Amino acid sequence: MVEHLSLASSTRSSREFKSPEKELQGQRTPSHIPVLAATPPRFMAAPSPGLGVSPSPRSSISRSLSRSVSPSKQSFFLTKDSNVRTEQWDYESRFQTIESQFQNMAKKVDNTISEKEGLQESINQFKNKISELESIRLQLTTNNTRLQSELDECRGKFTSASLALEECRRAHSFEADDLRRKHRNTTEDLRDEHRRELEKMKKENDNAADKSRKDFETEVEKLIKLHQNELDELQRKLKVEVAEEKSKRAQEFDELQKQWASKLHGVDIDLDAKEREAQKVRGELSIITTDLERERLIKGSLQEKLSEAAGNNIALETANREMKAKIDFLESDNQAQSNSFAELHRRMQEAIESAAQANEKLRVEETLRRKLHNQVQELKGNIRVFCRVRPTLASSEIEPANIAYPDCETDSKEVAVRGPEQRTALGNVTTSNNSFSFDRVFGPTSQNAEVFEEISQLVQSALDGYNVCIFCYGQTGSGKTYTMSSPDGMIPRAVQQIYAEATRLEEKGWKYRMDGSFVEVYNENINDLLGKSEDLDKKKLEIRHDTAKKQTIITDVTTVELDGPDRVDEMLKRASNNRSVAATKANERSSRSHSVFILKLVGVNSITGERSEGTLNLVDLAGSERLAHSQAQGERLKETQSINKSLSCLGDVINALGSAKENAHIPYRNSKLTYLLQYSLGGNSKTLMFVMVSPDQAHLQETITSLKFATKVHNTHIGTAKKQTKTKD
Ligand SMILES: Nc1ncnc2c1ncn2[C@@H]1O[C@H](COP(=O)(O)OP(=O)(O)OP(=O)(O)O)[C@@H](O)[C@H]1O
Repeated sequence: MVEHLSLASSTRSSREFKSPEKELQGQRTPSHIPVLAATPPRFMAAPSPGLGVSPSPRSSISRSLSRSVSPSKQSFFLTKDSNVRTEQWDYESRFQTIESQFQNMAKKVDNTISEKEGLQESINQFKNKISELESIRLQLTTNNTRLQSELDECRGKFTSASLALEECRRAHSFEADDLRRKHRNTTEDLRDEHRRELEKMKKENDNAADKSRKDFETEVEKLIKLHQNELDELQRKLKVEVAEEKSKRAQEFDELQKQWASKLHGVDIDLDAKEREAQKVRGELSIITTDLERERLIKGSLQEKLSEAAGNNIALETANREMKAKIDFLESDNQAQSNSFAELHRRMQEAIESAAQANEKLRVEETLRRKLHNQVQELKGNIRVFCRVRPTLASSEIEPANIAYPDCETDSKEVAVRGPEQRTALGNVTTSNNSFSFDRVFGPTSQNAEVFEEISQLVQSALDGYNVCIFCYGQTGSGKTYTMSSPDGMIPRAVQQIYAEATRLEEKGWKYRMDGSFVEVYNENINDLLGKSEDLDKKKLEIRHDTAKKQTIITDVTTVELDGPDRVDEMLKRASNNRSVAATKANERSSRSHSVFILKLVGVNSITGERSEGTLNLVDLAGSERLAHSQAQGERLKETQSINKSLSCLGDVINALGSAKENAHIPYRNSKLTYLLQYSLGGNSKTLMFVMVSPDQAHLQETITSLKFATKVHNTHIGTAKKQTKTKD
């Protein structure tokens, strides 16, 4: 290290150090350029003796300096071409400076020389060390060579071992491959066999399932067809028989009446004719009598002519006799007429009797009709679901949703709704197609009359002694109130039909009493919509159940006897007024509460002694929109929560009814609505749900939710309904 440093410094010195002669030669410039010539040489370090520099630098430097310095002071031009004069440099002082620098330099050289000696010593030490190290290195090299040979030997061994191992591995791998191949072949064989076995089993299974399904289906179809045919046949026969019987009886009756009337008419005419003849005869008789009298008078005067007139008299007497015979004949003809009248009377009595028999037969047939009607209703299922899509409102400029009616030309049971657009992870836009199927789907062009036609059979059932519940489900603005309570909605039409039917049944001995009440379930409270408006939300109405009679009673509720179809309009108006008083906006209250129109129908047949009690519940449910979607707060939040609760309870009850075994718990008590409808939902009742649908794209999500809820209800099967008919003791 030290050696290296000294070498570097000596190199630098050789580069920087110039001999004073050379220096002075370089300064041998024209005398008028003193600046360059006067630059003193720089002594950075002493030159190394090993590099061929003069061993006595100090003497050579002083020599050159003494040669170059001239003490005289002269004036020079600044440059060769300049005429500016400058004074000659002060060589004395410069010489002194250089002398002192030289001294310093000489000192440094001495130091360096002593340093060099120290370094030389160190170099010698290092050389010794190097030779020592060299001997160690030689030893190590010998060791290394030995180890290398050992290592080579080991490597040779390792290579042979590796080769042996590789050989072994290869052999093992071949073996493993063989085994694997064998195993794979065996597995594949087994798998093939297993697949074949499975396919065979599956085929057998499928065939068996197909066969049994087909058998079952054909059996079911056969049974249904048979039943349907029987039913159709029965109905057809019944209709034909009734029509035939009716027309026969009517014909007979008409004929009899006609015969009787024509006979009576003939008899009357005959009687008149006979009367006229008798009158005529009587008139002739009186004429003859007068004649006779005159003749008798004349006889006296014509005594003489008596003999002449005797012949005349005999002739007259003969004529008189003839006349009498004629009168007798006429009188005997009158008797025949009386006899035929009596005969006619008897036949008329017979006709009346057979008409009474026909009426009796009709009554029996009416009972049979009811039975068949309810059999048909039961076959259709005790809970039915109809879907109605309202038309797009003229005022709305909202985009319509994509709703299709695939079988509108045939069954009208399906509705397909295109779901909202969804973006996949890859960024593609997709839409789902949601298809729903119900007992009947009414499109936007359907009218209330058409809808009512489908439910009129259920209304008939209420008259026949069943509990019927028809409710409308759907979001706000989907058309529930329009369907239920508009002037030509289901409520007025149902009442009209019931009234017309009750009047028709009067001839068959039935007398009905109809009592209507109208209540509202608002925030889990029952309000009387026919009571005073100021009592709304204040008066507490309670629901009581008569478990023995299976009847629901609402305490203090207003009940109106519907003695004519017009009364229902009054009721609806009153209810609507009460609701609009309670709400700030007219439509607000109806959207936020459930309204229940209850019609109790009690019928008594004075001829057969039968009694029937049925209830028709027409329910307009509150808007079904979800809590998150409505973003309700405060009072509204409470309303929405209670609506959602009661609607979900309704779903739970229907679900429980569908899945429950006999006597299982049905959670009617979980909400006021289901508790109120306890005897009109399930076992002894017939239920119809309308799911109302808005056609707007903005309501699409709610529409799909409503249709899904309705599908659940539609898939529920509720047990057979029972008629509440009692016979007189
Ligand atoms: N089938 C239809 N034909 C014509 N207009 C209809 C039909 N259905 C509903 N509408 C109209 O749509 C609007 C909303 O209907 P409606 O008030 O019956 O809805 P809703 O579901 O009962 O609402 P809410 O829950 O607020 O009571 C009304 O203006 C109604 O006249």
